[in-house]
Amino acid sequence: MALLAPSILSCDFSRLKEQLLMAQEGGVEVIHIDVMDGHFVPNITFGTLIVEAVRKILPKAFLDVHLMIQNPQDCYLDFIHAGADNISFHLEVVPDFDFLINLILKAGAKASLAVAPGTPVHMLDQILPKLYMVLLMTVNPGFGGQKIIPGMDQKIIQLKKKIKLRGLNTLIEIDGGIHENNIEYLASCGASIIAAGSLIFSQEDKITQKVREISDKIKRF
Ligand SMILES: O=C(CO)[C@@H](O)[C@H](O)COP(=O)(O)O
Repeated sequence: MALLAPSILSCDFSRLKEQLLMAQEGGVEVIHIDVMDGHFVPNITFGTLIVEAVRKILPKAFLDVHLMIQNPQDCYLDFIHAGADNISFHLEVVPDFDFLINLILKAGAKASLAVAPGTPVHMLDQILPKLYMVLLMTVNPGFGGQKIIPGMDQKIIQLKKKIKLRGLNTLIEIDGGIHENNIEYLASCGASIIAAGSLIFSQEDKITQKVREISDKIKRF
């Protein structure tokens, strides 16, 4: 069953609690949290304090923390202590990704790798069995509200095929440019965790309804 993971990057931070509770009311189980450092990506967002706050507001939600940072090995543990259930870091910045995956698992969290749109999925071949998810970025990392990059559907299909052929349970997450006009199709290609920021948080007071409507559309995949 494909699940929606609202990305708080697009929420109104002056109403963080209210908007998260609206998402929960709509049935959300996963919250996507984008951490950016101004180095790996040209934007700075937030750190562990926000993860702690989200954990306090939604004690039972699965907190999916996406580290778009140059040195995830320096702070992955702080994010796990703050309440992260999953840590995704970028394959492009950690040559010894197997080592960091092991550290994350040892610390008791799920470990996932994120890949930028231009990074081919064959680079994941060896590590795939150890991963909880592969986060396929469907826009260039850095900013919410972008348009999906054409051809990302083929990348999902290719990765799904590899996972299936090897009998693995690794999930595929997609992130960036997901909207009403493409979400069902991308879920049908094999994406089972779907991060969406502007689609959900542009709804302001109608977040609950939008979450219900979108979750209903994708649950059959
Ligand atoms: O992570 C990023 C960009 O780095 C974003 O893709 C958001 O997580 C989702 O934003 P929308 O495209 O859904 O507004």
